[in-house]
Amino acid sequence: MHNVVFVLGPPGSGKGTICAKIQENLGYVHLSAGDLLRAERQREGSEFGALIEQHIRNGSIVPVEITCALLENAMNNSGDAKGFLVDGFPRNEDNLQGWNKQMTGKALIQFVLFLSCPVPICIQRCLNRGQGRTDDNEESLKKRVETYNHQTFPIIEHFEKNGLVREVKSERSVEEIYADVVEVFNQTAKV
Ligand SMILES: Nc1ncnc2c1ncn2[C@@H]1O[C@H](COP(=O)(O)OP(=O)(O)O)[C@@H](O)[C@H]1O
Ligand SMILES: O=c1ccn([C@@H]2O[C@H](COP(=O)(O)OP(=O)(O)O)[C@@H](O)[C@H]2O)c(=O)[nH]1
Ligand SMILES: [Mg+2]
Repeated sequence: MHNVVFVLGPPGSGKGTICAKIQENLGYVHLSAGDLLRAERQREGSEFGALIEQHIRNGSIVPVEITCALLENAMNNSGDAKGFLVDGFPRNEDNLQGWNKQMTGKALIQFVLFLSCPVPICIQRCLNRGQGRTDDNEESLKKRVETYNHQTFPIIEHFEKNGLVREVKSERSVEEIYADVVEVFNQTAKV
């Protein structure tokens, strides 16, 4: 049974940055759904490359069958890990239903780390990200924020109803955010 922490928040809230620090120090393996999709997009012979690129540029969500298979594969290939940080997933109802269908009995959701951050700050961070992504531009970001507000935030509210959400305000410095994140993991370890 894989222990899983979902890491959610608007684009540019710092999910990847904070997950990298958790992986470095707290023994969890960081799986960025976005990175897995970008790798699949480039994979020689992938039948999903064009579909993935279209969704990424459009800020829309790739069908869960593709993303969930990549996540499950990555978890199964990671050997014995304390747990997995599933970064940037689930992003909509289709993702959530697909995860429940495919992963029930195989993965246990410990909690959801929600990095909340005002959108204008998020947009500036993405525009300055400098990773050459095809979706870090005004047009794509507008759609990504729309997707986040209308499709992803309701997923966070769903988990909130189940008492699973741990919110950390993320407009602050990485150090301040990370200090609170460590506290969240420590509290979970005590339960
Ligand atoms: N707390 C922070 N303060 C300032 N910049 C940040 C902070 N966290 C992340 N960044 C920067 O903002 C950009 C987006 O961060 P990233 O971790 O990729 O966010 P996400 O995965 O949520 O899109 C990156 O360039 C990163 O270096
Ligand atoms: O489970 C996922 C994760 C990502 N994406 C797509 O990949 C893009 C980039 O996701 P990522 O998490 O890398 O963006 P970030 O939030 O880190 O800026 C998203 O806008 C979606 O188009 C998706 O379809 N399903
Ligand atoms: Mg990211």
